Amino acid sequence: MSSGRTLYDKIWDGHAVAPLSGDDWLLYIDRHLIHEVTSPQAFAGLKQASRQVRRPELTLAVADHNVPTIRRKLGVAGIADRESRAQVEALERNVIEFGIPYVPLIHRQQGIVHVIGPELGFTLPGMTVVCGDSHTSTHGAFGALAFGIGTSEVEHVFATQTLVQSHAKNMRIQVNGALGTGVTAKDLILAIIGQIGTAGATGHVVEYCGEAIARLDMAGRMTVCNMSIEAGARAGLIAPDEKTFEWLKGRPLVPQGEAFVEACSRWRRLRSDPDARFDREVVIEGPEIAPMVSWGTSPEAVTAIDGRVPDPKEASDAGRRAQIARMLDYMDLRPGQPLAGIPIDQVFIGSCTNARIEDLRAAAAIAREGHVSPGVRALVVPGSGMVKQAAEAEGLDQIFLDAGFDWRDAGCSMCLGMNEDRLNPGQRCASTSNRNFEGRQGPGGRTHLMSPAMAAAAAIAGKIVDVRTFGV
Ligand SMILES: CC(C)[C@H](C(=O)O)[C@@H](O)C(=O)O
Ligand code: SF4
Repeated sequence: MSSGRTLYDKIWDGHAVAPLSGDDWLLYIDRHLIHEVTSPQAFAGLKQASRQVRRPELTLAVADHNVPTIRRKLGVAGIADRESRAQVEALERNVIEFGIPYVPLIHRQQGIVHVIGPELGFTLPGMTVVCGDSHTSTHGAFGALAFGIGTSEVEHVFATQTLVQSHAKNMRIQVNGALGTGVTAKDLILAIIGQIGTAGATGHVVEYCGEAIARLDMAGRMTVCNMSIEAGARAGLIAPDEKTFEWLKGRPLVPQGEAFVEACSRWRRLRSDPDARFDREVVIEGPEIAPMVSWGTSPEAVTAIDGRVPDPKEASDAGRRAQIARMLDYMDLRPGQPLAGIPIDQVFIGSCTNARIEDLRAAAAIAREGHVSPGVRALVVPGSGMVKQAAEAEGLDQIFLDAGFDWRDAGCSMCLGMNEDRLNPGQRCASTSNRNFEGRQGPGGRTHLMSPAMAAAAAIAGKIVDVRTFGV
């Protein structure tokens, strides 16, 4: 008896080249994104073996992690840190040597790899998309099978345009109903990770569905898929719909005219069959979700904004008790302390999770009503030069600047401590990024993950606040 196939199964079947030993298959890769951090050894491997990049035109390179978000006009010369500059220079040499399309630092299309891929239409529905970066899951928002790979796999894709993979399990997360006022895609994915845990989707490709997902705009869908990796998933997927096609239409690398119409009719078939079987199913009620904030050093350590920091004493076992106690110690929080009211030092609105134009609009809507609290530094870092340009055309830059925010150039910025934008030891940050590990935003820094609107509200209040009760 044959049962239906999931969207993941269908994309897999369409790209499986040949079985290898054990559970492994050779999978064809449609698109390969690269950045400066995980590509150098892969290029070195190619050189050593005197190999070429098999399909350079299916590859796209950009520098994002090590780039400063000021002095952009200077290009690579503006990178003060020697190691960071060397890494970007190496990428620039390698893309020339191997003939790979590259978006230079000073180009208006430069940005975070996971923001520019979809924006340029490099990522399309039904494709396999890889990058030496865990948040490649972002691209799954378009119904592409997109996942992060290691440096040796980057070399394998360079040389062959294929990858060795085993078939993952299927998981479905259905989100019923609509999200409440002030509740965003970021709150939804934080709530999901809070519920299923950072290992909740291990070994699975997650397909998100349900009314709340259908209602999300493409930026919101990217936010959800982006953080799938934080739940342990191999990839996150959302079946493409008319919203997806509308968003893609007219972008530089998207088929145009008749070819676009044809592509859409193919893309409309990209959905799980009604009788497809999932290895695991989770159902979440959208209307029950509140704005979420992380209190610990793992993305599952989250609670609703009207909640409290947990008390280790209430944990079920000794291991968990010790874990919570350690997180509270690092975060300098008291057991049972309300989340609302925790004072902050910095605010970061940016990253591949939340730095698209929709995110900046949401933050600006709050920023326009107040001024950054004295003593707080607040950065707004667009996800790409295109996002920056769009924001400026709408006057969002002026709203942020008038409210005392810094308005920067695109890059990963304070999402991780690889460039000039960092926390000082002991500083506390309201951040729209995706990871809150110890030292993630700088050694000794403390991160509270939240949505762009919540982060903007925190900047103005000088402390964590519920954006729904924020007096604007
Ligand atoms: C530097 C890179 C390899 C890393 C990743 O894989 O995700 C980074 O982007 C991150 O977010 O931690
Ligand atoms: S913005 Fe953050 S999460 Fe995204 S690729 Fe850059 S460092 Fe990784």
